[in-house]
Amino acid sequence: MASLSLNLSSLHHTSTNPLILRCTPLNLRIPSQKPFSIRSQAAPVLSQDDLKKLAADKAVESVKSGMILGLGTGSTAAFVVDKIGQLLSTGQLSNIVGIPTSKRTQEQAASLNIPLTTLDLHPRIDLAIDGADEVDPNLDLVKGRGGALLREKMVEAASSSFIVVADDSKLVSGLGGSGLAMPVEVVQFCWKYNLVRLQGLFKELGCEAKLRLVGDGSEKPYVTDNGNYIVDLYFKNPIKDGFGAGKEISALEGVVEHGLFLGMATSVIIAGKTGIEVMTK
Ligand SMILES: O=C(CO)[C@H](O)[C@H](O)COP(=O)(O)O
Repeated sequence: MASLSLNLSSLHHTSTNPLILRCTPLNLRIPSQKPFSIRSQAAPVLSQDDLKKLAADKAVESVKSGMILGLGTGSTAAFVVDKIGQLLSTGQLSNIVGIPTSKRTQEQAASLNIPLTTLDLHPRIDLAIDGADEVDPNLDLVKGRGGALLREKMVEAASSSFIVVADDSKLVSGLGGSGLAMPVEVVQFCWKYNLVRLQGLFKELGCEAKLRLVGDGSEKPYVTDNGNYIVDLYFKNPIKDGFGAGKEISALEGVVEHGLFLGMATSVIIAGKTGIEVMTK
C-alpha cells in the first residue's frame, strides 16, 4: 500500500519563504516523535495480475488435503499452482498429488515441491483448476491460447470438478466473440491442408485461420508439448452452435483437439474491479 512520507526536519518556513514540504517515499518520521504514516484512503487500483491472483486464491479454498488435482496452464493457473505450493510448504495442505497440463506447469509445480503423478496412475481427478481465454454465460469456454489445450482437455475431462479462474476481461456473450484466437491442435503432416479445411468450415462466420508461430515476426511454427502445430481461428462473429462446431472440427482427419471446452466447467470464478463473482451451473 502506498504511504506518504514526510521528513519534517526538512521543512523551511521563514517570513519570506513559503512552507516547503519535502516528501520522500515511506517512513514518515518526525524527529523525536513516534513514526507515523499517512495512508491513502482511495481504493487501491487492482492490476490484471491482482485480479487473476484474487480468483486463484478463491479457487484454492476448494482444495482439500488428500486430493488429486489437475494443475492448469497459463498466467492465472500459475497463481493457483503458487498458492498450492505455498500451502503445502506451510503444512496447511498435505498429501496433495498434482497432474500438470503442460511441461511449463510441470516445471513450476516441481520447483515448488508439489508431488506429481499422471493420468495413467490416477485416471480420476478430484478437482482441476485452470484459466480460460473466453467464458460465455453457459460457462462454456475457449481455451488453449497458451498452447496446452490437449492436455488441459484430457485432465479436465477426467476431473469430478473443474473450476475456471479468470479476470473479467475473459467474459464474452458468445464463444469466438473476443476476436482473439480459438486454437485447434493439428498434426504437422500437411498442416496447410487442414488450415484451409478449418477456415472453410466457418466461412459464414468470417473465419480466418492462421498457423501459430513462435513469436511475432518469426517464421517458425509453434510446436505443442505433444509435437503438434496449432491453427488459430479468428472469427468475425461468435459461434452459434458450439457443439456442432466442435463436432465438425474433430471430424477432420489430422485434427488432434480444439479449444472449445463445452459443458466441462463446474464453476467459474471471475475477479473484477468490483469483486469476485462465482458462477456455477
Ligand atoms: O488455456 C490456456 C492455456 O492453454 C490458459 O488457461 C488460457 O490461455 C488463459 O491463460 P491466462 O490465464 O494466461 O490468460
